Amino acid sequence: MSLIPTLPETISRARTDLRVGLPVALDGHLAAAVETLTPARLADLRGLGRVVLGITDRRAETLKARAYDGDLARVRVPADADVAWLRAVADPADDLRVPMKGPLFTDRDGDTAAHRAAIALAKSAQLLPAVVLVQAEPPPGLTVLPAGATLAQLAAEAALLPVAAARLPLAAAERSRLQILRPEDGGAEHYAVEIGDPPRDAPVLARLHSACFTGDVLGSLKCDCGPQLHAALTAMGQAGAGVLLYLNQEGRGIGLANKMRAYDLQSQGFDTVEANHRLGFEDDERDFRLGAAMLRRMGFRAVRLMTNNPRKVAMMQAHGIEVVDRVPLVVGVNPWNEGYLAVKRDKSGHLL
Ligand SMILES: Nc1nc2c(ncn2[C@@H]2O[C@H](COP(=O)(O)OP(=O)(O)OP(=O)(O)O)[C@@H](O)[C@H]2O)c(=O)[nH]1
Ligand SMILES: [Zn+2]
Repeated sequence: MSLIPTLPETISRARTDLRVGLPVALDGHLAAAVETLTPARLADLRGLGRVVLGITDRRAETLKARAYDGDLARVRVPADADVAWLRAVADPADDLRVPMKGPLFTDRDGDTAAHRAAIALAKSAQLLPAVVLVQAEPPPGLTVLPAGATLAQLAAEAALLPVAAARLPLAAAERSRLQILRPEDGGAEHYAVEIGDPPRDAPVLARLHSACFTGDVLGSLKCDCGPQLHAALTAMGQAGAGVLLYLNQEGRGIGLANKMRAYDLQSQGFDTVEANHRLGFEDDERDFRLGAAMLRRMGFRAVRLMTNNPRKVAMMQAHGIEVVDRVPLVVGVNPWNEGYLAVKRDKSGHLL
């Protein structure tokens, strides 16, 4: 029956539910995102059973809570804990000012699929990766998802469909086109800028650029993204051909709100990697398969890749795009981003 939502469609709904503060049902649990939880919803969830707080092992490490479940920890929520308590565990903003959140006691044994799926959904909704769960049957109206299949679907590669394209003369290259590609799973659209008319049977000068509102649009000095974007377009204009993929993976995939939380932690003295970890994220939450899928969809098989990140090269090779050459892209170094670039070199393996 085609009028019944598919799993990807239901996941897309669940993302919106979590963002507006609604719980979703996962394998006999109700799960809500801490970031959007209201006191009324917390009270209602409490009425149904014992509330558990799911956080990632990264956040648990910062809080000195034992993560018995590998990549996640199930924190017991004290009976008198309110929404502010949950937020303080989820959000590291005040870790330094109010250092002692615990001691936090965590569960071991039992099934963790619902907790893991709920955290993955919160991440994919670009919320803080912290969720409350209670074992209960869903009341009518809530989105219901199977935990295991949801996790598998979130980890799978979403198919991308081209939706629209037009000529777009650029300062760097008058003969340019912009194409919009839309993932089938309701995720963010991504853009492909094609410069000149690159032949499909030869390696193309290519750049996979991850969105950076602060650097690309505002000219922030905290990173090198803006200068990299413009240097790549200029090089392609000079070469007469190229393809720049603008991937909407803001903040290495954590979203702009979480990136600003990370920047606030950086103002408190943590580096870019530590800030992501304190928030409960990995250093890099991007899915690099995406760029390879877009290039394949556009008919390219081989690239001269403009990047300083060896992981991008490896991921292209692993997903069907031959990298015949890595073209370094070291521009935009300034006193504000020296430390950031040093951390990328020392901790993230960037060739700088
Ligand atoms: N989470 C987080 N994201 C950041 C930070 N600074 C920049 N970004 C994001 O990082 C992404 C760019 O990634 P980079 O690590 O600079 O570079 P790269 O894409 O891995 O490698 P290159 O191809 O060499 O540019 C963009 O999505 C930016 O929004 C930060 O401090 N924290
Ligand atoms: Zn940037």
